Amino acid sequence: MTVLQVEDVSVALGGRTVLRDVDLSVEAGEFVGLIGPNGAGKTTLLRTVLALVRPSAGSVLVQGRRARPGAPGVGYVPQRHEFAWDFPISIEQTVMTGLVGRQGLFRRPSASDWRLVADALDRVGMAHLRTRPVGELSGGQRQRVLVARALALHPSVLLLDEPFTGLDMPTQELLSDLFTRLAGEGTAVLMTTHDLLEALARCGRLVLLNRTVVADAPPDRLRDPELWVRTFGLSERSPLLAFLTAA
Ligand SMILES: Nc1ncnc2c1ncn2[C@@H]1O[C@H](COP(=O)(O)OP(=O)(O)OP(=O)(O)O)[C@@H](O)[C@H]1O
Repeated sequence: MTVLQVEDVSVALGGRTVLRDVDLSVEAGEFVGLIGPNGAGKTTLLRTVLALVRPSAGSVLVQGRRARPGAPGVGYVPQRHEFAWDFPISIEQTVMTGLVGRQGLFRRPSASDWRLVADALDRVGMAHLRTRPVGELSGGQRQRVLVARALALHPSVLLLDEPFTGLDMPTQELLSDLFTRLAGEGTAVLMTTHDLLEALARCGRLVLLNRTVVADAPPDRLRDPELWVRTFGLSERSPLLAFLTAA
Protein backbone atom coordinates (compact mmCIF):
# COMPACT_ATOMS: atom_id res chain seq x y z
CA MET A 1 0.00 0.00 0.00
CA THR A 2 1.34 3.43 -0.92
CA VAL A 3 1.45 5.54 2.25
CA LEU A 4 3.24 8.59 0.90
CA GLN A 5 2.93 9.91 -2.64
CA VAL A 6 4.83 13.01 -3.77
CA GLU A 7 3.93 13.93 -7.35
CA ASP A 8 5.70 16.51 -9.52
CA VAL A 9 6.39 18.72 -6.53
CA SER A 10 8.21 22.00 -6.96
CA VAL A 11 8.92 24.37 -4.09
CA ALA A 12 10.14 27.97 -4.21
CA LEU A 13 11.52 29.64 -1.07
CA GLY A 14 12.69 33.25 -0.93
CA GLY A 15 12.13 33.53 -4.68
CA ARG A 16 14.42 30.55 -5.49
CA THR A 17 13.43 27.12 -6.72
CA VAL A 18 14.49 24.71 -3.99
CA LEU A 19 12.77 21.58 -5.30
CA ARG A 20 11.89 20.83 -8.91
CA ASP A 21 9.51 18.17 -10.24
CA VAL A 22 10.08 15.78 -7.35
CA ASP A 23 8.37 12.40 -7.57
CA LEU A 24 8.66 10.00 -4.69
CA SER A 25 6.48 7.34 -3.16
CA VAL A 26 6.92 5.21 -0.05
CA GLU A 27 5.04 2.00 0.54
CA ALA A 28 4.02 0.58 3.91
CA GLY A 29 6.96 -1.37 5.31
CA GLU A 30 9.66 0.39 3.25
CA PHE A 31 12.73 2.01 4.81
CA VAL A 32 13.81 4.68 2.32
CA GLY A 33 16.91 6.86 2.58
CA LEU A 34 16.80 10.41 1.22
CA ILE A 35 20.37 11.26 0.33
CA GLY A 36 21.91 14.44 -1.00
CA PRO A 37 24.40 17.22 -0.32
CA ASN A 38 23.85 20.18 2.01
CA GLY A 39 21.17 22.41 0.55
CA ALA A 40 19.78 19.65 -1.71
CA GLY A 41 16.27 20.24 -0.38
CA LYS A 42 15.91 17.16 1.86
CA THR A 43 14.50 19.00 4.89
CA THR A 44 12.33 21.11 2.60
CA LEU A 45 10.88 17.93 1.13
CA LEU A 46 10.06 16.58 4.60
CA ARG A 47 8.50 19.94 5.53
CA THR A 48 6.43 19.81 2.36
CA VAL A 49 5.12 16.37 3.35
CA LEU A 50 4.25 17.88 6.74
CA ALA A 51 2.42 20.67 4.86
CA LEU A 52 4.59 23.24 6.63
CA VAL A 53 5.80 24.33 3.20
CA ARG A 54 3.37 24.79 0.34
CA PRO A 55 4.50 23.49 -3.05
CA SER A 56 4.32 25.87 -6.00
CA ALA A 57 3.32 22.88 -8.13
CA GLY A 58 2.43 19.23 -7.65
CA SER A 59 0.77 17.37 -4.82
CA VAL A 60 1.54 15.40 -1.68
CA LEU A 61 -0.78 12.63 -0.56
CA VAL A 62 -0.49 10.84 2.79
CA GLN A 63 -2.59 7.68 2.90
CA GLY A 64 -4.44 8.97 -0.15
CA ARG A 65 -5.34 12.34 1.39
CA ARG A 66 -3.86 15.72 0.65
CA ALA A 67 -1.12 16.54 3.20
CA ARG A 68 -2.16 18.96 5.93
CA PRO A 69 -0.42 20.21 9.08
CA GLY A 70 -0.89 17.86 12.02
CA ALA A 71 -2.33 15.10 9.83
CA PRO A 72 -2.77 11.90 11.83
CA GLY A 73 -0.52 9.14 10.68
CA VAL A 74 2.59 11.26 10.14
CA GLY A 75 5.39 11.07 12.70
CA TYR A 76 8.23 13.57 12.42
CA VAL A 77 11.63 13.56 14.08
CA PRO A 78 13.19 16.98 13.46
CA GLN A 79 16.91 17.66 13.62
CA ARG A 80 17.87 17.72 17.29
CA HIS A 81 18.96 21.36 17.34
CA GLU A 82 15.49 22.46 16.19
CA PHE A 83 13.89 21.40 19.48
CA ALA A 84 13.60 23.72 22.55
CA TRP A 85 15.55 21.61 25.04
CA ASP A 86 15.71 24.31 27.71
CA PHE A 87 11.96 24.09 28.27
CA PRO A 88 11.56 22.91 31.91
CA ILE A 89 9.61 19.69 31.33
CA SER A 90 10.28 16.01 31.89
CA ILE A 91 11.00 13.35 29.30
CA GLU A 92 7.49 11.90 29.52
CA GLN A 93 5.91 15.37 29.20
CA THR A 94 8.05 15.98 26.12
CA VAL A 95 6.84 12.75 24.55
CA MET A 96 3.27 13.71 25.51
CA THR A 97 3.61 16.82 23.28
CA GLY A 98 3.60 14.34 20.38
CA LEU A 99 -0.03 13.59 21.24
CA VAL A 100 -1.28 17.18 20.95
CA GLY A 101 -2.98 16.32 17.64
CA ARG A 102 -4.98 13.60 19.40
CA GLN A 103 -5.83 15.31 22.66
CA GLY A 104 -5.90 19.02 21.72
CA LEU A 105 -3.76 21.61 23.44
CA PHE A 106 -5.67 22.01 26.67
CA ARG A 107 -7.24 18.65 27.61
CA ARG A 108 -5.58 16.80 30.47
CA PRO A 109 -3.85 13.64 29.28
CA SER A 110 -5.90 10.48 29.88
CA ALA A 111 -4.63 7.16 31.23
CA SER A 112 -4.51 5.84 27.65
CA ASP A 113 -2.42 8.87 26.56
CA TRP A 114 0.08 8.07 29.34
CA ARG A 115 0.14 4.43 28.21
CA LEU A 116 1.02 5.52 24.66
CA VAL A 117 3.84 7.67 26.08
CA ALA A 118 5.13 4.84 28.28
CA ASP A 119 5.08 2.38 25.34
CA ALA A 120 6.94 4.83 23.10
CA LEU A 121 9.61 5.44 25.76
CA ASP A 122 9.93 1.72 26.23
CA ARG A 123 10.63 1.26 22.51
CA VAL A 124 13.61 3.62 22.66
CA GLY A 125 14.88 2.25 25.99
CA MET A 126 14.17 5.44 27.95
CA ALA A 127 11.27 4.37 30.19
CA HIS A 128 13.47 4.26 33.31
CA LEU A 129 14.38 7.95 32.90
CA ARG A 130 10.85 9.19 32.18
CA THR A 131 10.67 11.79 34.99
CA ARG A 132 14.08 13.36 34.29
CA PRO A 133 14.10 16.94 32.92
CA VAL A 134 14.85 16.86 29.19
CA GLY A 135 17.39 19.64 29.61
CA GLU A 136 19.68 17.21 31.49
CA LEU A 137 19.91 14.64 28.71
CA SER A 138 22.86 13.79 26.49
CA GLY A 139 22.58 14.21 22.73
CA GLY A 140 21.89 10.50 22.20
CA GLN A 141 19.21 10.45 24.89
CA ARG A 142 17.59 13.54 23.37
CA GLN A 143 17.47 11.85 19.98
CA ARG A 144 15.75 8.82 21.53
CA VAL A 145 13.18 11.11 23.19
CA LEU A 146 12.42 12.79 19.86
CA VAL A 147 11.92 9.38 18.25
CA ALA A 148 9.59 8.32 21.10
CA ARG A 149 7.63 11.56 20.68
CA ALA A 150 7.11 10.76 16.98
CA LEU A 151 6.19 7.13 17.72
CA ALA A 152 3.65 7.82 20.45
CA LEU A 153 0.79 8.00 17.95
CA HIS A 154 1.85 4.90 15.99
CA PRO A 155 2.37 6.77 12.71
CA SER A 156 1.87 5.13 9.32
CA VAL A 157 4.75 7.16 7.96
CA LEU A 158 7.77 8.19 9.98
CA LEU A 159 9.87 11.12 8.71
CA LEU A 160 13.39 11.23 10.14
CA ASP A 161 15.60 14.27 9.58
CA GLU A 162 19.26 13.42 10.16
CA PRO A 163 18.58 11.11 13.13
CA PHE A 164 22.22 9.97 13.48
CA THR A 165 24.02 13.31 13.65
CA GLY A 166 26.44 13.36 16.59
CA LEU A 167 25.46 9.92 17.91
CA ASP A 168 27.93 7.29 19.11
CA MET A 169 27.89 3.90 17.40
CA PRO A 170 25.79 1.99 19.99
CA THR A 171 23.05 4.66 19.99
CA GLN A 172 23.11 4.79 16.20
CA GLU A 173 22.81 1.01 16.11
CA LEU A 174 19.93 1.03 18.61
CA LEU A 175 17.97 3.57 16.55
CA SER A 176 18.82 1.92 13.24
CA ASP A 177 17.58 -1.42 14.61
CA LEU A 178 14.39 0.30 15.78
CA PHE A 179 13.75 1.95 12.39
CA THR A 180 14.34 -1.38 10.63
CA ARG A 181 11.93 -3.09 13.03
CA LEU A 182 9.28 -0.39 12.54
CA ALA A 183 9.50 -0.86 8.78
CA GLY A 184 9.22 -4.63 9.34
CA GLU A 185 5.99 -3.95 11.26
CA GLY A 186 4.57 -2.00 8.30
CA THR A 187 5.55 1.63 9.00
CA ALA A 188 6.73 3.60 5.96
CA VAL A 189 10.05 5.17 7.02
CA LEU A 190 11.64 8.06 5.10
CA MET A 191 15.00 9.17 6.50
CA THR A 192 17.38 11.93 5.45
CA THR A 193 20.96 11.20 6.39
CA HIS A 194 24.54 12.10 5.55
CA ASP A 195 25.58 8.73 6.92
CA LEU A 196 26.01 6.89 3.63
CA LEU A 197 27.28 3.70 5.25
CA GLU A 198 24.19 3.42 7.43
CA ALA A 199 21.89 4.23 4.52
CA LEU A 200 23.55 1.69 2.22
CA ALA A 201 23.41 -0.99 4.91
CA ARG A 202 19.90 -0.40 6.19
CA CYS A 203 17.66 1.19 3.59
CA GLY A 204 15.86 -0.95 1.05
CA ARG A 205 15.83 1.98 -1.36
CA LEU A 206 17.78 5.21 -1.71
CA VAL A 207 16.49 8.40 -3.30
CA LEU A 208 19.38 10.59 -4.45
CA LEU A 209 18.21 14.18 -4.34
CA ASN A 210 19.80 17.38 -5.52
CA ARG A 211 16.92 19.80 -5.94
CA THR A 212 15.33 17.07 -8.06
CA VAL A 213 15.45 13.27 -7.91
CA VAL A 214 18.65 12.05 -9.55
CA ALA A 215 18.03 8.36 -8.83
CA ASP A 216 15.61 6.17 -6.91
CA ALA A 217 16.64 2.53 -6.53
CA PRO A 218 17.84 -0.14 -4.10
CA PRO A 219 21.46 0.48 -3.02
CA ASP A 220 22.87 -2.35 -5.13
CA ARG A 221 21.46 -0.71 -8.26
CA LEU A 222 23.25 2.58 -7.64
CA ARG A 223 26.69 1.54 -8.92
CA ASP A 224 26.82 4.05 -11.76
CA PRO A 225 29.39 6.69 -10.69
CA GLU A 226 27.60 9.29 -12.79
CA LEU A 227 24.63 9.22 -10.36
CA TRP A 228 26.84 10.06 -7.38
CA VAL A 229 28.78 12.67 -9.33
CA ARG A 230 25.51 14.33 -10.35
CA THR A 231 24.11 14.19 -6.82
CA PHE A 232 27.14 15.28 -4.81
CA GLY A 233 29.43 16.82 -7.39
CA LEU A 234 32.09 14.28 -6.33
CA SER A 235 35.34 14.30 -8.26
CA GLU A 236 35.77 11.26 -10.50
CA ARG A 237 38.97 10.46 -8.57
CA SER A 238 37.20 10.50 -5.20
CA PRO A 239 37.97 7.41 -3.04
CA LEU A 240 34.40 7.70 -1.74
CA LEU A 241 33.14 7.33 -5.29
CA ALA A 242 35.23 4.18 -5.72
CA PHE A 243 33.70 2.79 -2.51
CA LEU A 244 30.13 3.69 -3.44
CA THR A 245 30.32 2.10 -6.84
CA ALA A 246 32.36 -1.01 -5.97
CA ALA A 247 30.74 -4.13 -7.38
N1 LIG B 1 12.83 29.56 4.70
C1 LIG B 1 13.68 29.60 3.69
N2 LIG B 1 13.79 30.68 2.88
C2 LIG B 1 14.63 30.69 1.83
N3 LIG B 1 15.42 29.66 1.50
C3 LIG B 1 15.37 28.56 2.26
C4 LIG B 1 14.50 28.45 3.39
N4 LIG B 1 14.67 27.23 3.95
C5 LIG B 1 15.59 26.59 3.20
N5 LIG B 1 16.01 27.38 2.20
C6 LIG B 1 17.01 27.04 1.17
O1 LIG B 1 16.54 25.88 0.51
C7 LIG B 1 17.66 25.06 0.14
C8 LIG B 1 17.41 23.65 0.64
O2 LIG B 1 17.50 23.65 2.06
P1 LIG B 1 17.23 22.34 2.91
O3 LIG B 1 17.39 22.70 4.35
O4 LIG B 1 15.96 21.73 2.47
O5 LIG B 1 18.44 21.41 2.42
P2 LIG B 1 18.97 20.04 3.03
O6 LIG B 1 19.14 19.13 1.88
O7 LIG B 1 18.08 19.59 4.13
O8 LIG B 1 20.38 20.49 3.58
P3 LIG B 1 21.28 19.96 4.82
O9 LIG B 1 21.85 18.65 4.40
O10 LIG B 1 22.33 21.01 4.92
O11 LIG B 1 20.40 19.88 6.04
C9 LIG B 1 18.92 25.73 0.71
O12 LIG B 1 19.52 26.44 -0.32
C10 LIG B 1 18.35 26.65 1.76
O13 LIG B 1 19.18 27.79 1.91
